Amino acid sequence: MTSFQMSAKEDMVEKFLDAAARGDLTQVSSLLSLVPSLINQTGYSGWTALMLAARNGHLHVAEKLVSLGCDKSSVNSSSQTALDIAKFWGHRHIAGLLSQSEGSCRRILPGGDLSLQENYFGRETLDRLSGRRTDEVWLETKQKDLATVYLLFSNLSPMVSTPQEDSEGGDIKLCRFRYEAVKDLLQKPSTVLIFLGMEKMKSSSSSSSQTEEPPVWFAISTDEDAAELLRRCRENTCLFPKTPNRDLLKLSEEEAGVVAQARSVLAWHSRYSFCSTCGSSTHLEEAGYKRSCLNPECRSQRGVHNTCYPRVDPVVIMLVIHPDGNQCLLGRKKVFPAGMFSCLAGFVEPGEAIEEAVRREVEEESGVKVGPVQYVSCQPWPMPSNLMIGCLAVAVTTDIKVDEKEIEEARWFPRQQVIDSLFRGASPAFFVPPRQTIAHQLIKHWVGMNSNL
Ligand SMILES: NC(=O)c1ccc[n+]([C@@H]2O[C@H](COP(=O)([O-])OP(=O)(O)OC[C@H]3O[C@@H](n4cnc5c(N)ncnc54)[C@H](O)[C@@H]3O)[C@@H](O)[C@H]2O)c1
Ligand SMILES: [Mg+2]
Ligand SMILES: [Mg+2]
Ligand SMILES: [Mg+2]
Ligand SMILES: [Zn+2]
Repeated sequence: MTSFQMSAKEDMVEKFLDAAARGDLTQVSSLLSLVPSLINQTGYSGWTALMLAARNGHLHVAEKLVSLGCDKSSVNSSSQTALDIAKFWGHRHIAGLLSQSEGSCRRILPGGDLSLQENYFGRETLDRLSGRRTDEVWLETKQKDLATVYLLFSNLSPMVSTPQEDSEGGDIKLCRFRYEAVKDLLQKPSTVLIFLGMEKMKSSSSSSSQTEEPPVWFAISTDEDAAELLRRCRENTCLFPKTPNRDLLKLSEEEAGVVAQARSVLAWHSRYSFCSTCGSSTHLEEAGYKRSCLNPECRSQRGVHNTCYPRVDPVVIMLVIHPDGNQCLLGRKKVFPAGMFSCLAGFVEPGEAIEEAVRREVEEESGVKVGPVQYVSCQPWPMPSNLMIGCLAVAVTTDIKVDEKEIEEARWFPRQQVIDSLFRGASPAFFVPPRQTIAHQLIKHWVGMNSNL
């Protein structure tokens, strides 16, 4: 593109974003019919036309953009989606429009105006097809299919390609392999192979192309040397991330969902090699979703035993609201980076309800007593296999006495300080975990819930 063409394009984007911000539906529509690709363009601080319409309460512009298929999930440089912005500025009609993806079904549920929130690691890109896990003939055919995608894991980290040094952005991508490139690994007895599922059909694809089944995905975990494995990749920007709980947050939402599934199942295989009932060796079944004991006398062979299936550990994570409604309780562990505060969290114990786990963990960790508890959303957290159950809770006492074994400090933070910290206002007093964590999303949910409404 010449510099003249570039500046003409920039002018066009600016004109389009300005029209959306002013609520000029006629101009927004005519510019889009001329240049459809304007729809997801961003301007200052990553704001899209939809965000600007949401900021200023222009419902008709927002409706037009949504009807033309704009990206509702993109975030600006403060990690806000258009829905966050609409909620923050109190434009309920636009918030309603943007959270309506499930249409009329939502209204059947009481409290259906609560928008369903999708968290990082929670996107289901693949259809798990659990019914196929016992169909060995089908699985074997799919393993050899030329379109099948294999992900390679070493030490519970997936092989990823990192961005070239000269490219912008810090995203990493999964390395995808074909059958020919991994068939030697499939022969090795130590290899663990997990069937992940089939790519979901795109609703927009034409009916003629739907005769062919979409590709299926498998994950392979191998004990082959990591450096050897990396040689299988043509690009030299590939690696196995060393600090998963930081590095895996750089994947796209789609790939993060697949990794959450694969990593949790692989972590279970790596930790449960022997039967927990009798100590005998076990073998893998059901395309990686079951481990059965090899001892025919073992009690786990009779009936259904939960020890044979992958684990999920429920954890409650809660934003505790002060009885005055205008402060929230956040704490920090010693291992957190300096200045970071987050929601309190803790494992649910056997025989315990979610609400009781919230009350117990908050009291143990901060000394604060909690009354009402409300579920907000959840997040699979594959480190190794937690299910984070996100709640809001209202405190009935306010004195803080931390459990020093776990928590270094806990404090009540006023709403304005939390807003400054979330949206990177001038010199924030503290910072919260990144947007990929449910802790961040719960804090944002509370701020958005009652700001200007
Ligand atoms: N995604 C997020 O936003 C987010 C935020 C905070 C915490 N987390 C995750 O939540 C998890 C739990 O939080 P916590 O550490 O505050 O819990 P916690 O307060 O219950 O304390 C952890 C302790 O609980 C015990 N424990 C009980 N059941 C356990 C189990 N099944 N697995 C491991 N330990 C168990 C161990 O002694 C452990 O040291 C952490 O693993 C952390 O990774 C995620
Ligand atoms: Mg805890
Ligand atoms: Mg605890
Ligand atoms: Mg605990
Ligand atoms: Zn056994």
